[in-house]
Amino acid sequence: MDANLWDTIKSGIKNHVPAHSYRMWIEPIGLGGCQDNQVELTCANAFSQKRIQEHYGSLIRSEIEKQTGHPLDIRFAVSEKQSTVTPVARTRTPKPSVFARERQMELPQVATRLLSGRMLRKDYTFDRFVVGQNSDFAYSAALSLAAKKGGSLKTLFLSSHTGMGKSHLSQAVGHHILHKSPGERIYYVTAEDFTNEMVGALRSGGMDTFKEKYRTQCDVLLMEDVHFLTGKDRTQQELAMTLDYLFEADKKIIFSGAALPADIPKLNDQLRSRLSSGLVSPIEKPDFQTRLRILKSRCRENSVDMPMRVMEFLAGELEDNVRQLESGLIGVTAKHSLLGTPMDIELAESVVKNIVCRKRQITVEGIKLMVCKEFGVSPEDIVSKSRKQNFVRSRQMGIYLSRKYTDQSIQAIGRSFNRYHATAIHAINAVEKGIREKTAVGRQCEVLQKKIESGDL
Ligand SMILES: Nc1ncnc2c1ncn2[C@@H]1O[C@H](COP(=O)(O)OP(=O)(O)OP(=O)(O)O)[C@@H](O)[C@H]1O
Repeated sequence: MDANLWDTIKSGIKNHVPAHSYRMWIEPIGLGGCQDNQVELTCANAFSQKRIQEHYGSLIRSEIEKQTGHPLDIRFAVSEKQSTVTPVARTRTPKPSVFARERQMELPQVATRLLSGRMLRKDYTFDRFVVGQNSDFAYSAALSLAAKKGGSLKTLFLSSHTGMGKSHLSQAVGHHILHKSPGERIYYVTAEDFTNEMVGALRSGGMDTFKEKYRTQCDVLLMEDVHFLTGKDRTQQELAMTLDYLFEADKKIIFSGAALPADIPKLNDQLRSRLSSGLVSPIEKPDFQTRLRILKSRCRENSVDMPMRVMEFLAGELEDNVRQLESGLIGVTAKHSLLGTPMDIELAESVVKNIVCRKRQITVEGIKLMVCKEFGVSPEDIVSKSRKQNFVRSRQMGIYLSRKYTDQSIQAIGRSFNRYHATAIHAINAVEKGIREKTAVGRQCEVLQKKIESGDL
């Protein structure tokens, strides 16, 4: 086989995969060499190699057989040359040592401390992310942003409901970049951290240092929970300016949030357009097969010998998000090992019951009534225009709990409480703050959550 034939084979593969997947995975594969019945294909890095092998191996094999008229023994290797926007060199011989050096699995077994912001969780790496149709695009984009030096993709916005892997992918980018270029200055912060830091700087007269830090001393910015910025005008202005500096200097930025930039209310136009200036990628709910693969992968990692039917049961029942799925796995393994209960469907059922806590039967109306009773307000008061403190508190609590325990969108919940989307987000933020700061509101919320979870609604 020569380079021309390999190009023909790739053209054949192009007809069978989506355009973005072709560009991302197939196009960069090089022909390393071909001898007798053996062909060596080179991939940009260890991640691509693993992914290509798992997802496209059989397609590549069958296309090669179609074009050459006979099956060939294929070996996927890692090219010495790093991934770039152009296809990798065709003839370079891969070195096993490069593969060993690039594997994220060899990261030290501690969370990674960064120059600024939060620590990266050691387990949030690309290796541990199970790709499904729901996250294929987001994964490819994050990997591309992390792996390509000088690539055109510099800014990525990941958006999803809770527990779908936004933090996991953002941090995987951080790990990947740090692993390859340990000198890179990566800042991993939430929008709230950024806001608090800025407010602190304003109070202490340290704004110049703050600006300098984010504008000129940061190579990669990973910012989570961008929806938190709703209505925070001063922070929005400062962030928009910071982004201009980072864009100008060609730095990499990943945002994540519970809503797409276009749907975050009370965001000024400057910031909104900057947030959407790169690639915007939603992550959807994983389907049954992906949930099952996530469970299998977690069981393998933790050497848990879970019967297939139990995994299928968990994957079938715990469909809201991956965090919930992980919680099911932890519940089953903990009960099994601590109490010696056999790992069977009965055990899985008991665990699932606690997790889903009748979620499907919990409605916004049910929550509204419970909150009204708790706060001593009427169903009319809670949806009224009144800003009396007790009404506001009960309304915010109702909105927060509805978001947590029902599948309704923020918009729909807002409507049920006679409020705009922006007010609903504000309400959720207010209760979350109360929980974090352990205020009376936070404590009251915990009591109500316990009630809901024990089925007392
Ligand atoms: N596709 C996936 N493969 C493997 N694990 C996943 C995947 N998606 C999510 N997870 C795991 O699920 C858990 C929740 O993911 P993560 O914290 O990234 O979600 P999130 O979208 O950032 O949620 P939130 O909006 O609540 O912060 C983590 O333990 C993460 O490792």
